[in-house]
Amino acid sequence: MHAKGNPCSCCSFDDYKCTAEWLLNKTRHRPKIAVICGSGLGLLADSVSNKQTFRYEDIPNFPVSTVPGHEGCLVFGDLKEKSCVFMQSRFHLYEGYSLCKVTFPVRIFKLLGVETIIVTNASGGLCKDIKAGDIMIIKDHINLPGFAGQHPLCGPNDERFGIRFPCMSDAYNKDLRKLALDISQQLGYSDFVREGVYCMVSGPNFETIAEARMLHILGSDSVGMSTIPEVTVAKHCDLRVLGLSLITNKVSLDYSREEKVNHEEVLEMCKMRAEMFQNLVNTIIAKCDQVDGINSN
Ligand SMILES: O=P(O)(O)O[C@H]1O[C@H](CO)[C@@H](O)[C@H]1O
Ligand code: HPA
Repeated sequence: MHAKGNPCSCCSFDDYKCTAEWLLNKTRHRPKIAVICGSGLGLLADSVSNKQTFRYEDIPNFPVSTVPGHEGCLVFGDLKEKSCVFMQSRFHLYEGYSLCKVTFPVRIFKLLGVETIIVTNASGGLCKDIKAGDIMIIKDHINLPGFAGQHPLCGPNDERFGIRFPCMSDAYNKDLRKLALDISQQLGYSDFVREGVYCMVSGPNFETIAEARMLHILGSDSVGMSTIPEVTVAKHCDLRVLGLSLITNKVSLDYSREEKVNHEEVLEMCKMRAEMFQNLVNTIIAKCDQVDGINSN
């Protein structure tokens, strides 16, 4: 359990501070935008210039990545004249990490001075009109592990980061969502970009057909095993959030269908749609200072 006066037994405020100070001493970059790269999406960091890369295992207090398709590097650099930091791989609950560790980098970004976070993932499509290869701008989410008490903000609240009862009805910034939709249209991507509701399951198994049907009935358009803890912690500490999901597979809702999803298929679809996804993210970064209150450095 959490010790008194120490909001979490695995990550204290001093741990966050120590990691942030270590990074600030090692890099001259002062990013305002952070990007978390989902499974197979680490290439999003490829376009940055003046790159400085840290391996997770070299960063004090940082967890390490254990999932194929996750490189395990923190990449600082400039993209479209914006100072950015990219997490080339995230952490998942199913890897055995506490949600405090899973979301550790988000609070580091806050302490580095980041104001906007773009959270990306690979997910399975649940609704009829969503196809493998589509991009879903996350409009809202269903935090299933959170319903069961697996929540990154459980335990004493640390007021230095945010309030006890944060509002989540506007977790995904409306202006950033509109910008992402407008850019999709300008790039000619409208046919395969749409908004939707993402649902998190803990994983690591993919869903049964009965589970997938249930998630669909509950209002989920896609399902994955990540993102919501990071978004929740980001919203708690007042970061602006944009969530983008690459639909890598259709989730089977029908007992007569033979196809079976696997992680290789997920990574393969990321490779196929990489250029388009990267183009969208880069253009959003280039134009995000058009959104009110977003710093243009
Ligand atoms: O959510 P990201 O990290 O993109 O990865 C998704 O892809 C993996 C399954 O193939 C799971 O980890 C799922 O959450
Ligand atoms: O179908 C899926 N289910 C859960 N997580 C996923 N990540 C990619 N595809 C999926």
